[in-house]
Amino acid sequence: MLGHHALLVLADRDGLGGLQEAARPFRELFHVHRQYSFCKAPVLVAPCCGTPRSGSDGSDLGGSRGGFKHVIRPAEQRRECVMDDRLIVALDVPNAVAGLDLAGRLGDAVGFYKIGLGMLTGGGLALANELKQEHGKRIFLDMKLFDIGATVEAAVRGLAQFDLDFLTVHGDPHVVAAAKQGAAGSNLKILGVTILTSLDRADLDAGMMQAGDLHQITVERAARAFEAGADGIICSPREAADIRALPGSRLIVTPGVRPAGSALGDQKRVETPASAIAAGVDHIVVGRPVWQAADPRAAAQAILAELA
Ligand SMILES: O=C(O)c1cc(=O)[nH]c(=O)n1[C@@H]1O[C@H](COP(=O)(O)O)[C@@H](O)[C@H]1O
Repeated sequence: MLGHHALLVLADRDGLGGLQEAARPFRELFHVHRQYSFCKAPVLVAPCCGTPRSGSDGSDLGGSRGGFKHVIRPAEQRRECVMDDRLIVALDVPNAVAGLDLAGRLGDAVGFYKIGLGMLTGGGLALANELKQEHGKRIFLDMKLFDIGATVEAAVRGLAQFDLDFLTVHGDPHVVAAAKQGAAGSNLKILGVTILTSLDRADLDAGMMQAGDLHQITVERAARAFEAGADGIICSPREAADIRALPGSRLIVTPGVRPAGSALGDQKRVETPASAIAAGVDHIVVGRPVWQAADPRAAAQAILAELA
């Protein structure tokens, strides 16, 4: 598959001088992995030794020269972790090694992870594959794609070859429609971003966005994204109830979620986890309140307890 080749190329970058640094997190990721036991089956993982390898189930994982292999296992060979996947933890840490370490500390408390732009050059796709294939986690790849339709379609077609659950694009109808074309034939769900939760009306003015009530604009963007075929939308929990009431409403995923007393950071339109779920949200995305906590697992468990 193309997805396999892309990762092999990245892992083989050692010979390319300036790309040496980009390859390092990948090598470390699989070094770290060998020392972890998560909540999942003890399957052979990807360190590369140049000879064909077999999984613990006897499956051929293939071999690769000086790199690792992107493995997609049949669903029946994976151990899916059964958890409350309404909570999606944003792994906004610098690289795949730190992401794997954090996921290890969260263990079976968290079943759904978001990997975003901050990890694009730090092994994000390798981590996505690792968490999905080897640890049974669900994966939300947050790329917020925006471009002409043909380019978005091509990008999504490539990403759809990875075993991902959600992918973000901007919620503009031409972007959503192109992304859906690119995802055709896969299980990848396309989520359209409405208005970022870190923005308020003054930010929209600064960006020369349409005048009017931000709440209404967000709901209207959600409606247009759904009409263009989006499987879901990203909004603030504050708009969720009105978006849930739209005809044809589908998945609603909300960042901008803060447990009571948590620092807002750069988020402006926030609600608590319980308020978000009460507003009809399917999944909440929480980053800093979990990964910056002294005890991330306890922080995640406290959020989940609030949802119960
Ligand atoms: O698409 C997103 O995930 C997203 C959209 C949005 O409107 N606001 C928003 O914060 N996000 C992402 O959600 C995460 C929120 O992180 P925290 O603010 O640390 O909880 C970050 O990874 C953001 O990139």
